[in-house]
Amino acid sequence: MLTNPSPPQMYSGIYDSVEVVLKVFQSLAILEIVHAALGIVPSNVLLTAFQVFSRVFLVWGVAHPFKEAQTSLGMSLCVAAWTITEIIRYSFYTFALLNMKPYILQWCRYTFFIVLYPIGVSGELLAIYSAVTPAAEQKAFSLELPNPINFSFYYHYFLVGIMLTYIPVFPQLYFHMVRQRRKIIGGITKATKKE
Ligand SMILES: CCCCCCCCCCCCC[C@@H](O)CC(=O)SCCNC(=O)CCNC(=O)[C@H](O)C(C)(C)COP(=O)(O)OP(=O)(O)OC[C@H]1O[C@@H](n2cnc3c(N)ncnc32)[C@H](O)[C@@H]1OP(=O)(O)O
Repeated sequence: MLTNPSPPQMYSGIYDSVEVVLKVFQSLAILEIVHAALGIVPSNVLLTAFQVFSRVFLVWGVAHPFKEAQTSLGMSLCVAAWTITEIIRYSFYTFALLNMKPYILQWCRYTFFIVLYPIGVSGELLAIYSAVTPAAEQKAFSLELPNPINFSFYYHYFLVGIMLTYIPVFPQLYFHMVRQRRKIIGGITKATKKE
């Protein structure tokens, strides 16, 4: 028993070892929204924005300020899901730019999301949830009444609000990918059958 670390200790090493790389690359992912908005790539701007902001928020608004989120199972789950997704996605984009689309990579790109999205989203929600109590206890980023501008803001309620936004937004992302899969993988299968 003494040699087995308790769950928070087990997960803390994972975040610590990727923290800097995670912060740099998830922040740079904002460029994906810019590229889509400028028409440099034909990605859906709104869906890309939701995808990127949810992760940027996780990194800077949840994991960075709250140790409890860093050491949560949720953080490890979403880091694992994001990592697998992005290795495949960016490899796919690179090959596409070279006018090559290896079928195995295309299949992974439009299939892995079926399990990785639920894992990633569950991880994100668990990580946000683990930050709610510390945010309330520390009164982090909160503004209490009375104050000169007569306005109150409670970050822990904001965190709960963000969690609730996943209910309408996540299905949009998921079913967008389902439609893409049907169009791209489905198309290839039909074409192959015709040949
Ligand atoms: C405080 C604010 C907080 C707000 C939070 C609100 C709540 C939101 C809830 C959202 C939950 C999301 C959680 C998420 O973070 C969890 C995970 O990601 S878990 C891991 C699983 N994830 C995935 O599998 C991601 C799947 N989604 C995508 O891959 C897409 O990127 C998507 C964001 C849906 C956009 O897809 P879309 O179909 O619009 O575009 P594509 O990216 O497929 O690209 C279209 C074509 O453009 C080419 N392209 C795009 N980018 C590049 C590039 N950088 N370089 C070269 N080419 C590029 C691409 O090849 C496509 O070309 P073609 O059609 O010819 O193949």
